[in-house]
Amino acid sequence: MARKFFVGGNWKCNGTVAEVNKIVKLLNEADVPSEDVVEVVISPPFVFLPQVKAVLRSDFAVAAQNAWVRKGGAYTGEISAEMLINLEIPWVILGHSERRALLKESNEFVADKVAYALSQGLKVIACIGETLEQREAGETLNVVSEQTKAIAEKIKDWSNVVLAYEPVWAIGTGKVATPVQAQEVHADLRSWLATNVSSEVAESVRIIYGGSVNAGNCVELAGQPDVDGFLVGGASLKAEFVDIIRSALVSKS
Ligand SMILES: O=C(CO)COP(=O)(O)O
Repeated sequence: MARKFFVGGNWKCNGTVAEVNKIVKLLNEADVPSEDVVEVVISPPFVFLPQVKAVLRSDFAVAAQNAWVRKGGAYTGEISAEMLINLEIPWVILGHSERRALLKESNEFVADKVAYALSQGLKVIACIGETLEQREAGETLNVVSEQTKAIAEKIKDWSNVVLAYEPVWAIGTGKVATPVQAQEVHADLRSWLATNVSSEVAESVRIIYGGSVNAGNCVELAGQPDVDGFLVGGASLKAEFVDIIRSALVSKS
């Protein structure tokens, strides 16, 4: 079965009540391909999740940007997977490079979070990606396969996982990976999954690209055979996010 195109909008730590209402209005009025063609998931900061969920069109879903690594309790400032489930938030982004770098989330910690979130019934957008230094040292495949391996060692069922390849050097920099660079890593990841998990998982897991995706570069990227969608930061706060959703209609080369 073909992998359904997936477009995530990661709002990161941005927004006010008024701004959130404005973006949601824009999304609600947008003419986009049907749910059969594209899965759209919007990820506002925690505090806006109920607000967005209450008014967002029903063919788009919402995601949290993080969740605690285990059952909730005495963890001041954290949000648990159970709370997200209780609020009927279906998705969570885990392992974003900003958290890996700034909050020192290790491969193992991210993998534990992925496993726990899945065990509670959440669907997970698991982020991986290399730094510029690692790419220049020829370490890209090593880095992304180690990040994926940590997850693979802790989960059995990949059906609720989307893998987001986000090269750190492309995030928020305007330096998008070329379609060739993105395709190369996505294909390598798929063959890593085929060898180390199973050919079924390799075929079915969506591998999406993130890092300076915009209306101008999404079409060419979407045309790559192993690019199954996007995780969009900056441009997900703007009207061009709608154009990025529409790139789901691009035919694969
Ligand atoms: O980190 C990202 C999405 O999670 C990408 O961010 P930008 O699209 O702003 O580069």
